[in-house]
Amino acid sequence: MGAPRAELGDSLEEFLATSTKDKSLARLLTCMGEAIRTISFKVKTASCGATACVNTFGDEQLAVDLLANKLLFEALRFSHVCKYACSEEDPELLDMGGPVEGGFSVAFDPLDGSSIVDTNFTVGTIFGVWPGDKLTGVTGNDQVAAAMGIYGPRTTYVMAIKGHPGTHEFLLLDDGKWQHVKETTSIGEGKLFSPGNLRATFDNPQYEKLINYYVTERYTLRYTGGMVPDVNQIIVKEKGVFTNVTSPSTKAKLRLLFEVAPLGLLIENAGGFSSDGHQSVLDKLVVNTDDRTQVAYGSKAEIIRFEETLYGSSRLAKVAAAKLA
Ligand SMILES: O=C(COP(=O)(O)O)[C@@H](O)[C@H](O)[C@H](O)[C@H](O)COP(=O)(O)O
Repeated sequence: MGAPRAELGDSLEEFLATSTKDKSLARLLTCMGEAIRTISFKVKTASCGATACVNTFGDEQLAVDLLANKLLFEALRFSHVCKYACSEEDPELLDMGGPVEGGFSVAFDPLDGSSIVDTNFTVGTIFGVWPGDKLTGVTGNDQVAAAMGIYGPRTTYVMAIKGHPGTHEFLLLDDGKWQHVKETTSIGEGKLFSPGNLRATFDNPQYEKLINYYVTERYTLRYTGGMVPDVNQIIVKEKGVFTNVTSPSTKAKLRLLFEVAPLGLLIENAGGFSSDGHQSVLDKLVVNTDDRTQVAYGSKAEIIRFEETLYGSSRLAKVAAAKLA
């Protein structure tokens, strides 16, 4: 009889018991799930003014992104398996008290899309988990897991574990438990596009050409301006492309450590591809916690198109041609 396999309908605990042998990693992912559940409630109940969405519970009155930041650090401390952590809000590494040997370091964006919380658009938490005590001098490929918490009409927890196939979606149920509801193992072709930093088309003619291709080929535009829902739709719909391209006048905004590399693992474990124009974002070395990059996520054909249109050739097309030769 083979090893037990994760099934749809399983609880998060059942899934983790069959998808990783590393009990410390399972504990960390469980603790982050607890924080995501609390953040979901706080996002839903925050009152939004002109400049911030604020939670008022007793004497707690924090903007919801700062509250999410605090809850995630608390969850990591509570896990007892996290050595260092840093976030978009606190980019310096903070000691969480866990061990180096057998422990992890975690980088996270507590509430991506905080500028669209007031409009009631979907926002999310992103995090990547690296073994040991390093969050610089590492690549996205070194991650042992990555995940997002997605706060929309439903709350979901979407995770990828290195070495375990697929990217897995868990739904937050009424009783507070997570239920495994979807597994994505391939991203196919489909005319769906999500064009970030579209203003770069003003002085990046190659990006303009790519966008014109999507329009003339009658792609469907699906874009919220929140990276979490815009990238998650590729995993859920199992098709599409997300782009965030730079130009001489619009520099890269998205951070490699906190956003781009974790989403890269989620997309690539789901059978998709990622690119900074030349290479997978998982191959990019994190030199500083604040490193930024342009990025595309999508199916293989979309990433080949992205690289060829922007730079004239694609390493993925070369590999495919070499295999045929
Ligand atoms: O970084 C993001 C949000 O930052 P913040 O609102 O400060 O939490 C991402 O969600 C991107 O802003 C988003 O995906 C998009 O790429 C931005 O591009 P654009 O809509 O052209 O400004």
